[in-house]
Amino acid sequence: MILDKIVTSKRAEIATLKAPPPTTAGPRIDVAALLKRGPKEPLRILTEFKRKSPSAGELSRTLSLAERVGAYAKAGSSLVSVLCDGPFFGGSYDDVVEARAVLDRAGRPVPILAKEFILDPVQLQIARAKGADAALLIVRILQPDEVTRLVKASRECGLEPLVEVATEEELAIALNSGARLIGVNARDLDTLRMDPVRASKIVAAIPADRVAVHLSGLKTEDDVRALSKGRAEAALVGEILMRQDDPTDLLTRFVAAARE
Ligand SMILES: O=P(O)(O)OC[C@@H](O)[C@@H](O)c1c[nH]c2ccccc12
Repeated sequence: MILDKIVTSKRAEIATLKAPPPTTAGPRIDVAALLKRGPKEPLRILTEFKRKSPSAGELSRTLSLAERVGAYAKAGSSLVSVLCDGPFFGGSYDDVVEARAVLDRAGRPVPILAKEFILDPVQLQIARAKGADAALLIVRILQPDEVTRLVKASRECGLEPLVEVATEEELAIALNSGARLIGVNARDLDTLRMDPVRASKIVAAIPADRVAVHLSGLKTEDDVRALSKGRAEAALVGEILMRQDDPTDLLTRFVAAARE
């Protein structure tokens, strides 16, 4: 299974990581407040930077990271997810540094989500030191008590945790961990299969005091329109934007569809 492979490679990588000097600064951007969808407010569109993925293969590299992330911000992205995993997604923690520099010039707060297979607090400390505002925690690869510990460790280093679930059981673990941002992955990370119906049921079950984020598989403006009518407060779009040599046009249309 691909997820087992990624986790095994990640454990070896973690053994080589060194903790950076701790940052005393609190969170730069209140990500949960920024994404919370008030009545009549539009669904937020979140974007992703990745050079390749196990499900999609190689993606467009026509634009540099700086150019692409700049285009995302300009076209209305509410957050940028940056893949930090090297072997499977072609990313690195230094991509967060580059994205941060671009987004600091966006003229409005655009947070960065560090997209990594997080198993150890040292990864959170590095992500924060490089300039991330939020970090992904994937319930599927953690024990329930580890989820709670890593949620706490994220906050302690100034990162807002986004806890990813794919089943009702995982949702219960995420809710219990105290996470404010809950992401529902429509793609099963073991089989890479998409199941949007299952995902929408889980999103609908997220209590109103949490921010519900739909993850994965969005391809069309109709997908965005359908989601914006439901419980989701934000939707993360990766692959389809990364297939465009210039994502501006498609993202502009997604942001408009979310406002309808
Ligand atoms: O590229 P997509 O199908 O639009 O999905 C984006 C994002 O949700 C997906 O990349 C993702 C969701 N959870 C993850 C965990 C690790 C790596 C990647 C992911």
